Amino acid sequence: MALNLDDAKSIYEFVVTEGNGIKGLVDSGLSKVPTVYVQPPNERIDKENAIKLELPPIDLSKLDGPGHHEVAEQIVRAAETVGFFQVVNHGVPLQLLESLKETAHKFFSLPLERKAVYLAPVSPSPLVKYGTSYLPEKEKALGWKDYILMQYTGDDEALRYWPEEIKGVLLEYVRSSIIMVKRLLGVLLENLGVKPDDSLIDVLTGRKTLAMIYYPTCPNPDVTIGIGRHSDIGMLTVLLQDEIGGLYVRIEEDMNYEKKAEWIEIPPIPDALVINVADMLQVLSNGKYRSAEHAVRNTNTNSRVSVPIFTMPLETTKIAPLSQVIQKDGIAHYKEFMFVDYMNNVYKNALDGKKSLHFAKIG
Ligand SMILES: O=C(O)CCC(=O)C(=O)O
Ligand SMILES: [Fe+2]
Repeated sequence: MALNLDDAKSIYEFVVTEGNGIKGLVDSGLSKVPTVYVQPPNERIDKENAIKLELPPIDLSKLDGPGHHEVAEQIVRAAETVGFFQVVNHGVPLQLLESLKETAHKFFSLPLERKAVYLAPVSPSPLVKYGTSYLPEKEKALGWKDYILMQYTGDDEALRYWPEEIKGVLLEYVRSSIIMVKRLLGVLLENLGVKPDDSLIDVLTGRKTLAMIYYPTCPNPDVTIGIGRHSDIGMLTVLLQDEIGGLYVRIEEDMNYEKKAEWIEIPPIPDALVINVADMLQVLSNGKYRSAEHAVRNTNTNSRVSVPIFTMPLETTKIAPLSQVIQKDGIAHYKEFMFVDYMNNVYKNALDGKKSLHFAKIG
């Protein structure tokens, strides 16, 4: 069927079903945003209503020296307030970060056949999924992004199943990032009065999902969104963003952040990685650490790429506020549940800010 830009069904077929993605649509010579991509006004991010986060990045090399306490405090403070921070001297090779961004651009520029083999209905492996938008069949408007998602279940499986063009750099990225994630979690758990033992941290970060995301330039970015308002579901997310910008975090009243706007933009910092707190860390800490609501829009004339690693508990892990924290707080704000149940509950619905956490809340 030929693509008809005035027909929503034709666009859906071309973009979602055939797997051409938003990349294919933009490349077809789009001059204005089709209606299926126009977000309702309350889902758009008004750039005028956003401020830049001025916090300097946290230098993780100091964790090993006399500056340990100061750095640990910066990490804790960020997790308790905005739920987002940036790190430098993180141990992930800088050359690798450049290769990852380059590789992401190259992957999305591949011919359709190389990408469409990973569409959910036909993917040769449950570990790899290529697609567009977040949940096209459930969303009011489609998101202006394409992605490829990969589960990391071990080096051998990654080498066997992940796409040839990207697996080398991604494997190196997950190996080096996970060391950093474990250190950060150690600091955050210790601050809650929990002895950060390796086996606990291994279970809490046992599931690792990697993605490469592509947000092409948009003829009218004011009405579209790359990824809508959401919080991440796991423990900590590591995010490599490029120099384009467009990652926004919602400011909430109780964030201890001066509310001068609705959104904070997390500015690109060369060589830095963005870290954010996700839902399970909020639950374990009984609400002390915040999984922040965030969203992406690309207003740049160039395409944006990002490469996140979502660390999460193993599926069957029982999650509940840590006893050390409940003892201090005198009350649990979240019930106990199995992580896989939380995950399944989130993945069946379109994104809606922090509503995901309602599943776990008591009262
Ligand atoms: O692309 C980004 O900067 C963020 C992506 C994101 O928030 C997500 O995929 O959960
Ligand atoms: Fe996210």
